[in-house]
Amino acid sequence: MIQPYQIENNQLTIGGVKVCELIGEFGSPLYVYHADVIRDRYNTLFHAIPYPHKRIHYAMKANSNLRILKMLLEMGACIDAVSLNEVRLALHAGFPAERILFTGINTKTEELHWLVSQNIRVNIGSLHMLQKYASLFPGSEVSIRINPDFGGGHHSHVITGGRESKFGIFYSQDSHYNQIPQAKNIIENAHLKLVGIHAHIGSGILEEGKFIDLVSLILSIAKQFPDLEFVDFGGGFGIPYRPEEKPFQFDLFADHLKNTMEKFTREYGKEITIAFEPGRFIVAEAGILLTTVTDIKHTPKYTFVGVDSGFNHLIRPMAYGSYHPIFNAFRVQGEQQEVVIAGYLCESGDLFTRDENGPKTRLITTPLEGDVLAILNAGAYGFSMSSNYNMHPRPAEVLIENNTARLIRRRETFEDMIRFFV
Ligand SMILES: Cc1ncc(COP(=O)(O)O)c(C=O)c1O
Ligand SMILES: N[C@@H](CCCC[NH3+])C(=O)O
Repeated sequence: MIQPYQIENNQLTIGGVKVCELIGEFGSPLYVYHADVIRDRYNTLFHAIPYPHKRIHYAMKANSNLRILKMLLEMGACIDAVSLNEVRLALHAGFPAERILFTGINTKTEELHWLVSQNIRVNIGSLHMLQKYASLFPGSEVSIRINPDFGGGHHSHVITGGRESKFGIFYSQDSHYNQIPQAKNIIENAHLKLVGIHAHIGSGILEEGKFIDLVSLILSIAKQFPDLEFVDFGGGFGIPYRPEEKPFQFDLFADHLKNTMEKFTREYGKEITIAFEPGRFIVAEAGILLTTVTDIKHTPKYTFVGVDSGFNHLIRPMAYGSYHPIFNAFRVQGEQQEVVIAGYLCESGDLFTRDENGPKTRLITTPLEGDVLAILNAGAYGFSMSSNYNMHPRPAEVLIENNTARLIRRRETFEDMIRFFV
């Protein structure tokens, strides 16, 4: 698989462009994405699915930069959208309505009307919402999201299946909890056509077995519905963040998928489309957050290296205690030091090297003021979860393609941040 960075003369280069040139031209902090890595991950996943009728719905919540959306459109991707504005942005990028699946949460009635008016397929995740949809649009096509009574993911906050989760129409082998018969009733009474069955069990999953179980379960449920055009197994494929983590083994999962789909097709009597909704897998490894060292402080316990960014730009360490590899981009190798890398926000939790309990030290080449640190695997749920906390602007975003860096979102300004005040 293509790597987003190389080391040349002990300095980090991204797609052939030196970090010092990037910072010199576009400023700091800066999000940098490598276009070939995004394409590579899309192709890896596409070719790993051993089935002819397949769609990859890119989960644009992971990174909704317009240029990235346009790249994926050109590659043939579809979209998983979660809000009306995601749908609008996908349409604006050029995705036709039929390539967008809307899996909303707590969707309002007027939002349902708008989606249907735009011919966007709606995927419904509660009996209440299904009943509302049935009353508003009897006779129409619909898809349902199922909670298969198990989930997975890198942190409890991102597990979207199982009994703790707010998502989906609940499936259970215990008939007391199983909501599928009620869903069936609503569908039949309103003459809805159930064209899709969907499940998304969580995010950052590195266990192939979870997907193997999911495919078997969803296909066993799918057999009960005669009008299906697709089954959608959601996203959630993890990437290795920590050095000891191994990449997701698609070949282990692919064999099972192939056999199960062949059996399903024979029993079902027709071929239907299968869909996946990866976000993280497509963009995480392609993105690097560059941030400049501005302060160095020694306390009785730690050496804190202060930088010009914080959880307003990358919230994952703060929100989940997530680990991101970090390099001193100006001197990748050299004398090393155990440091805690600290953001510039006025919260003690604002650390780039931490776990759920607090600070964690990291061994990196001794940072000096003016050095640039590269925070890796930041392409997914980085910029898209950013904010203006402490009135700091969001960074610029740059895409590297053909050894050339191109600005794909300009840095925010003070004027941008105050324009909503009335
Ligand atoms: C419905 C749905 N599909 C797809 C995704 C994408 O997940 P990931 O980025 O882990 O692939 C999410 C987010 O977890 C989601 O909620
Ligand atoms: N924001 C989460 C993933 C959430 C997935 C959306 N359902 C993360 O960074 O890991």
